[in-house]
Amino acid sequence: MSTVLVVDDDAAIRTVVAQALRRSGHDVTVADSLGQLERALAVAIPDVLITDVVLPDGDGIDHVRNVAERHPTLPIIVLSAQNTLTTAVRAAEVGAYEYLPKPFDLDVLSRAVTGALARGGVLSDDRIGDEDRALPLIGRSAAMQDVYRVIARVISNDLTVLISGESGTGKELVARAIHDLGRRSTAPFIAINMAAIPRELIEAELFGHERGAFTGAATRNAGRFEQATGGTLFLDEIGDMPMEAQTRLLRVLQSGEFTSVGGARTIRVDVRILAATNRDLAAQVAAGHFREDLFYRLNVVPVTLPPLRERRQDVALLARHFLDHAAIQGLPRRQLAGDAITALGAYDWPGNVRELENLMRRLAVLARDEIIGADAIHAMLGARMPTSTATDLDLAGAVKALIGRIERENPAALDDGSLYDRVIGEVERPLIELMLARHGQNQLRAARAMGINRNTLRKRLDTLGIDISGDMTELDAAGSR
Ligand SMILES: Nc1ncnc2c1ncn2[C@@H]1O[C@H](COP(=O)(O)OP(=O)(O)OP(=O)(O)O)[C@@H](O)[C@H]1O
Repeated sequence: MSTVLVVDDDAAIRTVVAQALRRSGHDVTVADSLGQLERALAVAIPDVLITDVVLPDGDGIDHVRNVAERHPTLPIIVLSAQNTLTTAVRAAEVGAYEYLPKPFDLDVLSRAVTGALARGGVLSDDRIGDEDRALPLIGRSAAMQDVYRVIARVISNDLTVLISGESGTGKELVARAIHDLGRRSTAPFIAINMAAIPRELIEAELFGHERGAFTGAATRNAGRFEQATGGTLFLDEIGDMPMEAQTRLLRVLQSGEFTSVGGARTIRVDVRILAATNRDLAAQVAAGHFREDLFYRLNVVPVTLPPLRERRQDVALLARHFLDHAAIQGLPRRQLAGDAITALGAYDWPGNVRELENLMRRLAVLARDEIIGADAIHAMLGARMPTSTATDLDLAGAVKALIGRIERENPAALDDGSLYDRVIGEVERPLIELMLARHGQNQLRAARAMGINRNTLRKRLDTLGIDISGDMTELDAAGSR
């Protein structure tokens, strides 16, 4: 039987985690502080250590470094309510095997323990983190937590990462974070956007050209590959790469060397490749527009940035961040009123984070008052705002329209016993999402504001599958979905 030591100062979490792991057949010991952790380690070294970050007698992550140094083969799983990129990265840097943001899913924890036991070792990394590093990426949604975990896993190696997501979701920012946090950070980060360069010039741009290689090539030019030597090459909009360039890129990735256009010299490359696409690259492979072998070469570690409308709980955080940023740059300092946050949360953000960033800058410059209200947001987004928030909503009309749509698209669904829950869900979902956004994802305050019991809210979140991981006040593991 494998042994697991669980360190958390929250008795509820200790109990829930211990019960779940015992059910999975592990022998579990618990500790509520670093002092108790040390006493437990003095008695026996467990097969897996699970520890919280903030403990009454010190910082769990600093202590993890210390424990990892003394017991290099002990897999350590870090739990944290401080779910930012810095925490994920720090955990990886000090040698944690896995990092799980709170609230976490017990099944995920259980799988992490199984994985840790199977691997039986730590992901070692000798970089020491700068704890005061400014956060390059903002967001506490479950989707962003997944992104942070991938980043934390790839900064200590040179694996190729394929970043997918709609335009403006932060793909380039993720690529830069991987470069800046990794061991190539002092070497160049070179980005090249396939969609922004005429197709016939892409190969010369990437691999450079010799003097006279083609009309207009008056001098020898080092390509982006060469410029990125020792650093990172970010291939943006890779789906727009012409076939011939794809073939050449594949050869470079396979052999680690290339020749410039019109050149006879062979150039060896030491470059980390990160690629991004806002298209479905797998579909492009299926359609014959992208080489399958190149796709697999690039898609070693996939990471997907979901559109902002699918992580609405990050909108308020991002909006405040951009206003703060504008103020630091000398623009007037602005704040968002509660109804402004509600309005921002209701919008679909087709341009994703970039659109939100631009709107906040415009508001910082143009808004009349220091406090920005919903009226200013509506005035800026105007016709693009959903009519439901721009004008008084005819709820009855919307319900009738919904039933009409169901009747047209799937008439059987009108009589299969699911209609009541479905219609109520359609009304309830935006209501709950907006109120959570308005109250900073605090369930207790949102429930109170709506006049419902907090447990009722919890149940509805569960039933509707609404993501609540951004809630900083709900840290009990049992409450995770
Ligand atoms: N999570 C985030 N936190 C803070 N800023 C963000 C975040 N995501 C995106 N941004 C900002 O939004 C803008 C757009 O991001 P970025 O250029 O990385 O998107 P992209 O997905 O690469 O877009 P495109 O596909 O159009 O090139 C940038 O100014 C970036 O700084």
